Order: sequence, then C-alpha cells, then structure tokens
Amino acid sequence: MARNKFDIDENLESPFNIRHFKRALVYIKRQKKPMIIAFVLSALSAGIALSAPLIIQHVVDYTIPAKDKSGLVLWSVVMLATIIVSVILATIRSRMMTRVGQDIIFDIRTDLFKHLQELPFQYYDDRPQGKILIRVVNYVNSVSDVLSNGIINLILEILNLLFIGIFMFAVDARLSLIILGGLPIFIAIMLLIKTKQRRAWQAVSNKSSNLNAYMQESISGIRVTQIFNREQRNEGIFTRLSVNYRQAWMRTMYFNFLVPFSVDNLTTLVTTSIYFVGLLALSPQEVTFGVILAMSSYAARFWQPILNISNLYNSFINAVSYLERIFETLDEPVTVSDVPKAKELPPIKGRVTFEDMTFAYDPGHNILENLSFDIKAGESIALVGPTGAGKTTVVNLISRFYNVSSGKILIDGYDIAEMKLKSLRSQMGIMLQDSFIFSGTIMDNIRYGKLDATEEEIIAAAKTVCADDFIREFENGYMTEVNERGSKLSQGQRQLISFARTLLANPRILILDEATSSIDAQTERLLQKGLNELLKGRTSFIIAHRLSTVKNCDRIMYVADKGIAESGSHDELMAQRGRYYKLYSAQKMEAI
Ligand SMILES: Nc1ncnc2c1ncn2[C@@H]1O[C@H](COP(=O)(O)OP(=O)(O)OP(=O)(O)O)[C@@H](O)[C@H]1O
Repeated sequence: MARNKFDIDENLESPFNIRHFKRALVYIKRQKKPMIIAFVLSALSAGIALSAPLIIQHVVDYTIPAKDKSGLVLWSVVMLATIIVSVILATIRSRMMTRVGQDIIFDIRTDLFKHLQELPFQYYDDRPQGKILIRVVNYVNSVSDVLSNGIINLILEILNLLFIGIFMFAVDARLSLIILGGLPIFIAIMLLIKTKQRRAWQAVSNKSSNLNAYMQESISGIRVTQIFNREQRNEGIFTRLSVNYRQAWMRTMYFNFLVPFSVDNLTTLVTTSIYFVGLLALSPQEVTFGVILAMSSYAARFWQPILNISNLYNSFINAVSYLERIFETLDEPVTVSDVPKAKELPPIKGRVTFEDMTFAYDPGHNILENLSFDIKAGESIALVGPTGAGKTTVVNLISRFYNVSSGKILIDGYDIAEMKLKSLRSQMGIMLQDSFIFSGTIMDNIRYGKLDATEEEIIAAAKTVCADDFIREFENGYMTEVNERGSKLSQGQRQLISFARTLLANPRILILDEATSSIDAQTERLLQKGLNELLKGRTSFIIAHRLSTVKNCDRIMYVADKGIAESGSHDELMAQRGRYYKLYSAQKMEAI
C-alpha cells in the first residue's frame, strides 16, 4: 500500500539538522573557484558603490560652498564612473553565478537519479511517482539559487553591513548609535516568527508534493477517468489540493511580508530620528548639513543589507524544507544491494532451488511460507493458481527484486543473496504482461536487451519472436519512433517487442509472467515456435492463467495457501484430480 497517498502529507523521517547543510556544502565546494571569483567581483562592486555617500558629503560640505565648478564636474564624473564599474562587475558576477547554480543542480540531480535507479521495488511500491518526480525536478531547482547566489550574497551582505558600519561611525558615532537602535526590535520580531515560518514552508512543500502526485496519477489514469466519467469528481479533488496549496503558500507569504514591512518601518523611524536629533538636539557646528545627508543615506543603506539578509533567510528556510526531502531520498537505503564481499555469479546452467523460504512484503504478513523446491537446469516450470496467490512474487524473488524474509534461494547451488546483483540479473530474462516501451525507435527498444547488439542480431531476434512482419509494415520499419509506454503500439505488439528484447539478452533463466496473454491465438501459435526455440536448454518459469499454454511444461506448480499446493506434469496433476484438475476442467468447459 502506498505509504504516502497523494492527499497524505509526507512526514520527514529525519528532520533538518546541520548535518544536512554540511552535505549541501559538498556540492558547493565543487564550485569553489568560480564562487570565489564571483565573491571578489561582488565585494569590489559593493565597495565602489559605498563611496557614493562620502562623495555626496564632500560635495555638499566643501565643493558647493566653495563654488568649485571644475571640482563639481570632476566629482560627477567620478560618481558616474563608480556606477558604470559597479554595474559591469555585477553583470559578470551574475553570469558566473547562473552557471554555478546550474552546475550544482546538475550534480544533485545526477546523484538523485543514480540513487533512484538503485532503489529496490519496495521503495516504488510505497510512494506515488509524482512525489518522487517533484524531488528530482522541482526541489532541486528551488535549492540551486540559495546554494549558489544565496551563500555568496549572505557573506556579501554581512561584509556590506560591516563596511557601512565602519563608514557611518567614521562620519558620526552618535547618529550611528541611533541607526543601530532599531536592531533589537528587529531581532525580537525575527525570533518570534522563526519556527512558524519554517513550518509554513514545510507545509508548502508538502502541499505542492501532493498536487504533483495527483497530477501524475491523473495523467497516467486518464483513460480510466474518461471511461468512468470521473472528470468532475477528479476536478473536485484537484481543486481541493490546489486550495490547500494556495492556503499554505499564503501563510508563508504572510511571514515573508512581515519582515520587509518591519524593516521599512524601522528605516523610516531611524531616519526620522537622525533628522530630529541632528537638526534639533545637536548644534549646526557639531553636525553639518552634509553629515545629516550622508547619515540618512547610510541609515537606508544599513537597513538594506538587513532586509536582504532577512529575505535570504526566507529563501534559506524554504530551501531547507526542500533539502530535507532531497537528502531523505539520497539516504533511502538500497536494501537490495550487493552484500560486502559479494561474489560474481559464474555463467550458470540454470538450476533453481528454494530452501525453506519465507517472504513478506509487509513484516508479519507472509505471502509465501517455508517454500522448498528444486528445479533442474533446462526444466520448464509453469506457475498456476488463483489470483493473488504469489506466483509473481516467486519469480520476483528469483531475480532478487526483494530480499527473502528467511530461508534461501540458490541458483546452481549459489545463494543469490551472496552474489553480485548485476551478475545475477544479467543471466535472467523477464517478460511481463505490461511490457514497458521507452521513447525512441523500435530498434532502440529491442537493443535495450543488449546494448552492443548489431542491427542483424536485432532483426534476427525480432524474426524469431514473429515481430519482424508488423515492424516492417510501419513506414519507417525498425526506425519508427514510439512514445513512452508505447501508446502507438497495440498491447500485443508491445509484448512482441519486449520478447525480442529479452531474446537478445540471451538469458539462462527465462521468466514469462502472463507474457502471452495479449497476443491473439494465431500469433501465439507462431510465437510458440520461436519460444520453443528460445526455451530450449534454458530454465523457464511461465506464469499463465490460460492453462492450455502451459500444458506441455515439464512441471506445473499450483501456487496456493502460501506455498505450492500441487506439483507435477499435466498428466500427473490431471490424474490426481485435485485443484489443477478442477481449474483445467473448468477452463476446458468454458472453451466449449
Ligand atoms: N508490492 C507489494 N506490496 C505488498 N503486497 C503485495 C505487493 N505485491 C503483491 N502483494 C500481495 O502479495 C500477494 C501475491 O501477489 P502476486 O502478485 O505474487 O500474486 P499472483 O499470484 O502473481 O497474482 P495474479 O495471478 O493476479 O498476477 C497478493 O496478495 C498481493 O496483494
């Protein structure tokens, strides 16, 4: 069961701590060089811009009273030059940082994708795909700016604040203290809203994740939706999720606006105080008009970096809620992986042994119990039995898509839990009822089974499984582009392509899970010839509800009651007159 349905908020398994941020630093460190250059450029640009109030003070107090026209022109040119240089430096920096941001995205996304490819079936069983997608696509995008520009800007703003402090204290210490007077009020406001703000951002990421999961589910299930006229109901669910998202977003915005609102008012307050104290309380001899002008300009400039830092803090809080989820995914354990000192499974003959094997998807709820059987290399085995009995589970365990709960599965006497997964799976061929087709050409899709296969090998495989005829009927033959999931192809055609794909991989053990159920009887007969060739000398497990297709298997195992209820050849089982006999007779009756 999906642990996180689309309308269930995700609980973070490990809430954010500084360790997560340290991990983010790993990605940032890789961009050290461009980030240092960008930082120096920014520092230069900010330093140049800071000289403007000093120029203004000098011009107001000395150049203008002295009616020094050439001095006035000179200072105007200096002022213009500082603006131009500062703009050029800022532009170069912003280009560099765009690149750094993209490189960070690239690295995190690559790590996530690599990890997702290794995560076991169980991980995907438990989550809606949309919630996985949003982490790789949206969350990574959202954190890149904070991890690149955000860090640099934070250091810069702190330095900026320091420099402004030095400059303003150099101009007038008493008026500077008035400017600093607003700080305790600001810190108190920030402390008050900090926790609420973080929770609000977490809610936004939860709600957007839910929305995404539902979108993904709706698109995948659009056919069923239209068949059952569910459009209106689904719209209702979608609206509810959208409203939840909007409410969560509005709440974060409320906190976000609160911060600049406080800063604006504090700036106005301290500027007014400077005018008041400067003009009334202190004598004109002590404080010149130029000093008051310069100090009011510093007051605005002093509060600007504070506003910027608090905005950065907002983005940081937002990014933290995304980083938590990105790292949670990266930390997701690869439970089905090579054990330490795993051995390479040598080329196998194909003997498969289950030794007292028990398996549960969810602990405490066994699907198969104490299962033991031994299959000789080259034997063809049919797994039949009622829906939900565990046939697919048996074959999934042979490929070790899940770990057994107890007991062992051996191939040629080797415990598969101790073998390298790659060496195990490369010798297995699995064909499912729902054959997945990737976007690309038909040729690419068949080549998926063996990446270095030649065109001749691919065509030969397609011929063996009777796919060649229909492929050639397409205008572009093997080079026909198909969509993801193969929506241009019939289900039977998709299965034939996946047959060719598996044949190309030349596996020693072959698993056919309802693989021929969508192929018409005539094609199936044709295919059977190819399949017989394919099955020769290989161990095969065939799951089929249509018993006529598995009658000729060496052994038929009837899966029921958490184990194998009956086992033997068709004739033996018919003679037993047990459950297989009943099922076969019932199907025969239906066919008449
Ligand atoms: N990923 C999963 N997580 C939890 N339970 C599962 C999972 N997959 C299957 N099951 C349960 O395990 C049992 C066996 O499922 P399995 O798919 O092996 O049956 P099956 O015999 O192949 O059925 P069918 O003939 O319908 O394909 C079922 O009761 C099913 O509900």
